[in-house]
Amino acid sequence: MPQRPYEILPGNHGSRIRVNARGSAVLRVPRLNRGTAFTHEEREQLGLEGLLPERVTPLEGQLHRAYTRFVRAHHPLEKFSYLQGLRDRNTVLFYRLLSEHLDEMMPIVYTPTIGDAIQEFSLWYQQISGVFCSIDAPDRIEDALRAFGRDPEQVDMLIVTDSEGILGIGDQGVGGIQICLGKKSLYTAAGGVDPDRMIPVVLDVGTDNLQLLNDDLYLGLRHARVRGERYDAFIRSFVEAAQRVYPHAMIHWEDFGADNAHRILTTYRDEICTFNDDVQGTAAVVAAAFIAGVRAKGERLSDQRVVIHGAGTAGIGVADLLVDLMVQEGLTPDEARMRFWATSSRGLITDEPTKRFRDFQRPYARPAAELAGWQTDAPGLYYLADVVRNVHPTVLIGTSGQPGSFRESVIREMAHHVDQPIIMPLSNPTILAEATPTELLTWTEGRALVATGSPFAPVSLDETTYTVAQANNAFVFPGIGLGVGVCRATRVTDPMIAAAAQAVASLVRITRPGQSLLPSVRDLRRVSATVAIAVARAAEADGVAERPLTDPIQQVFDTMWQPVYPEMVLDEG
Ligand SMILES: NC(=O)C1=CN([C@@H]2O[C@H](COP(=O)(O)OP(=O)(O)OC[C@H]3O[C@@H](n4cnc5c(N)ncnc54)[C@H](O)[C@@H]3O)[C@@H](O)[C@H]2O)C=CC1
Ligand SMILES: CC(=O)C(=O)O
Ligand SMILES: [Mg+2]
Repeated sequence: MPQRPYEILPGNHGSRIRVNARGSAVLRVPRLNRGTAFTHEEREQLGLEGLLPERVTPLEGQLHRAYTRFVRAHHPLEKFSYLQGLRDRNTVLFYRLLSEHLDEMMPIVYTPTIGDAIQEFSLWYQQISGVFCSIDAPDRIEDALRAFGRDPEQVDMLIVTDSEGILGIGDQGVGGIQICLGKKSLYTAAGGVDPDRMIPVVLDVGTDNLQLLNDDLYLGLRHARVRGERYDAFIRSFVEAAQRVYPHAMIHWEDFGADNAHRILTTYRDEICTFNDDVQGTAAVVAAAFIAGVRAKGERLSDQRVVIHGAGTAGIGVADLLVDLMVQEGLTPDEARMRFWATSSRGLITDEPTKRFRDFQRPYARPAAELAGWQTDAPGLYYLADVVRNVHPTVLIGTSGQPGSFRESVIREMAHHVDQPIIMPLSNPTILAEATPTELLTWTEGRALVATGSPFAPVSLDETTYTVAQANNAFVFPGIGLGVGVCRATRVTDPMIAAAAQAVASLVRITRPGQSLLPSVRDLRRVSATVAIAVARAAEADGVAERPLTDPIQQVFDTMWQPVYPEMVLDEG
């Protein structure tokens, strides 16, 4: 194997690096490159003289220049493209910039702009640092993972999508790899996971997106999505290859279609270290907002009546965790599930024999007998308005990808029966939100406790300013990944996910109207560290931690990679 251009040396925060490359090769390796920040002495040692402008700019000056360049780009996709280029040129500068301006830049590297970047993937394609696996060549998976060229001991995570359910914009084919890069950026900027320890992967199984199939520029496999046994065998081949090449890596599944997401999680969760962000990550952040909101109202979790509008990957994941929390308060699982009403595109999930629902939705089927006395617009059909009218929910969660579906009449009806309704339109990107915070607060005279999936500006109404919580799994997955890496967990268990939720909720105190149900994005590094400690402790308590937790706070802090130029150790060559 050829010598790698660098090696990360043992030590905390990734603060020492052995440099094996020389000359212009150094400038082409983002982890080594520090551009104009190389001092004259370093330039001499590394053979860079004459390859850079004369004036040395330390990191602070580079940050100023990079931020100015970012601000001057007008269109969000232009900003995205600038940041992507920076990430591929200079790892430290990119992550330092992103960490220092996370609230301003997260909407660019993540939802909503990433949705546009994914849709434009083939047109804007330059180069992607990730792994592309094709269902038409399953025997090449292992080679592709090895070709990425990482030390097997030093990879903590594979971030994997098959792109069937990207955010709420559906099947995006090979372009879905961008969501893995977006998640990776947040793992590092928010969670301090060393960027070298993660690999983005797209599993290209074809696409059912006819626009992509008919686009000459499309870069993925040009056939319909493969399903069934061949798909499952491909996933099995991927998991086995991943285990062989990177035996300690957690597999993070992102944006699979609902059936595959739930089936893959159920198949592998007791076999390998695996985490589905849309099911488990979303559940944890929503549970945190739910706990904070119910606590602010002075009520019990188990007294809530919860409507989940959009019983798919995310919606059912949320329901499952909220059920567990209610069980912890003393309900039986059956009693807890009876506090939930879930809708799909076919309306309320019921046990009526004439209606067909998916396996993972069945636990939430409402008994047909309950519906006999319901008032509905059309007999036998139960949509969101009917559910709200008959159930009087205290909590309404939107994971439907249906913009505007929290209509004014529905929200007014809900608020008519509940003093402080908790309402979470979680669909991403922004244009798919079930309602905007301004609408929800206006229709409820400021009484609603609101959290959204994508970022929204604060809302001013009748002398009060309402800070809108961003209930996005970005509040938990970076900390979960960090915690799993710190204690080298061999599984991600339900108590670890519940611990993540409780950790986020513990950082929220609502003492006056308008306060957010979740911490601020600006606080994400602290949130992630808190989540990581809780997750590692839960892993140890559950017996799945391989590394002892002697001092979890210190261990988490030491593991967090810091975006500063490391000490360089030069080899003799
Ligand atoms: N805020 C966050 O952290 C997260 C937000 N999401 C968002 O949630 C949305 C859904 O994502 P997934 O669960 O992955 O998709 P999914 O496709 O698995 O689930 C969507 C569900 O909505 C249902 N649905 C569609 N039309 C409906 C209608 N008119 N009425 C009621 N239900 C309807 C579908 O039947 C399906 O069950 C997306 O917009 C996604 O961005 C997903 C994960 C995390
Ligand atoms: C946030 C996220 O994971 C989603 O919208 O799919
Ligand atoms: Mg997702």
